[in-house]
Formats: sequence, structure tokens, C-alpha cells
Amino acid sequence: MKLITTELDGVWIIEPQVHVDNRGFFMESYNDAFVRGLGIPSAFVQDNHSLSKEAGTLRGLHFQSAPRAQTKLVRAASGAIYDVAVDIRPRSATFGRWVGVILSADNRRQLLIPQGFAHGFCTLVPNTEVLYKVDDYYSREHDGGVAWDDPDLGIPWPFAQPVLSEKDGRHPRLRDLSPNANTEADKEADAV
Ligand SMILES: Cc1cn([C@H]2C[C@H](O)[C@@H](COP(=O)(O)OP(=O)(O)O[C@H]3O[C@@H](C)C(=O)[C@@H](O)[C@H]3O)O2)c(=O)[nH]c1=O
Repeated sequence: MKLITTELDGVWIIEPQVHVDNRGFFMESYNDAFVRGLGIPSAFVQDNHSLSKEAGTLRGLHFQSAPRAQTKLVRAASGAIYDVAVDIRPRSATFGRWVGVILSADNRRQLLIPQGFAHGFCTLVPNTEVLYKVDDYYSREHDGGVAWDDPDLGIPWPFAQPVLSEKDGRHPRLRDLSPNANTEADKEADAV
């Protein structure tokens, strides 16, 4: 397993060891050693799995607000995504900055996204299946979003007119997000 830093503190690329033989491959897709020592506040409690049929399907940018913020560990089991983590902790030194990484069934990379970040991805090929672990349960009341095409973020998405859910077409820009939307995670940014 290899841990690779990114431009944002707390966002990590994880490369599991892949054992290839004549049958195919084997890998530990998760082992708590992946995140031990990275300061993850709690254990993963839920696994999520989505299929996006069309290339150019964009899901995001999503977060759960405090006190139900989630750490996410994301990978593509089939196909490929451009995966993005945005720091939305208002008092963070890297507020509004983002990291974008290609995660695919070929590179087997995973992205670790801490609490206090918004997350989104755009599929690069049809029938892409994304799996991710989260460290708090889904809470509809705490479900929040930031506009995927917020010009202040300027994320270079691979598709100009992606396939979106109705909800993802109407998120506010980051500058218009309620200051309370991310309070608890912001306290963590202060503590760093
Ligand atoms: C996220 C989630 C959704 N749902 C339900 C709510 C809804 O009826 C249906 C589809 O939900 P959504 O449209 O929010 O699914 P989706 O757009 O795929 O949302 C996901 O996007 C990526 C980028 C993330 O980071 C995730 O945390 C999550 O927000 O599934 C759950 O039951 N549990 C969950 O954990």
C-alpha cells in the first residue's frame, strides 16, 4: 500500500498493493492500515455503491454538515472518474481550494476525503461503478451541496454539460453557503 500526499492537507491518494497472476488479480481493497495514523476521527460505518450509466455523469459537490460530517474513501470498481475534493471549511487556510484525481479500475487508486470537504465526481466512461466508505451514516437533514460549476472554484470538469440529478442542478455557490453549514468541521480546521 502506498500513501501519496496531495496539495491539500488531509486529502490522500491511497494505492493498494495489487497481486496479479494468471487468473486475474487480488487486492485488499481496504485494510485499517490504509488510514491508521492519518488522524481519521472515527471508524467507517457504511459502504456506498453507485452506477452511472453514461460517461459525463456528474454527482456533486456534496457534503454532510456538522455534526454529521463524513470522511469518505472513494474508488472506482469499474470504469473511471475524475474525483474532486473541495475544502469548504470557512476558517481553513485552504478554503475554496480543491484537488482533482483520476480514480479508475485500471489504476486502483483511492481518494481519502476528510470531514469538512465537499466531494464530487464525473464519470469518464460509461457504466462506471463507484464504491466508497463513510464514517457516519446518511442523514437527509444534513445533506448539503455546492454548485459543481461554481466559477470561484473553476474546476476543469471533463464535460461541459454533464448529466446531473435535479438536485445537483440547484446547489448554491460556495460564497453563498450558510456560514453554519460546516461549523463543526471548521472547528477541526482551527485545531490544525
Ligand atoms: C448518499 C445516500 C443517498 N441515499 C438515497 C437518497 C436518494 O433517495 C438516493 C440518491 O441519493 P443522491 O442523489 O444524493 O446520490 P448521489 O448523488 O450519488 O450522492 C452521493 O454523491 C457523492 C458525490 C458523494 O460524495 C456521496 O456522499 C453522496 O452524496 O439515495 C441513501 O439512502 N443513503 C446515502 O448514503
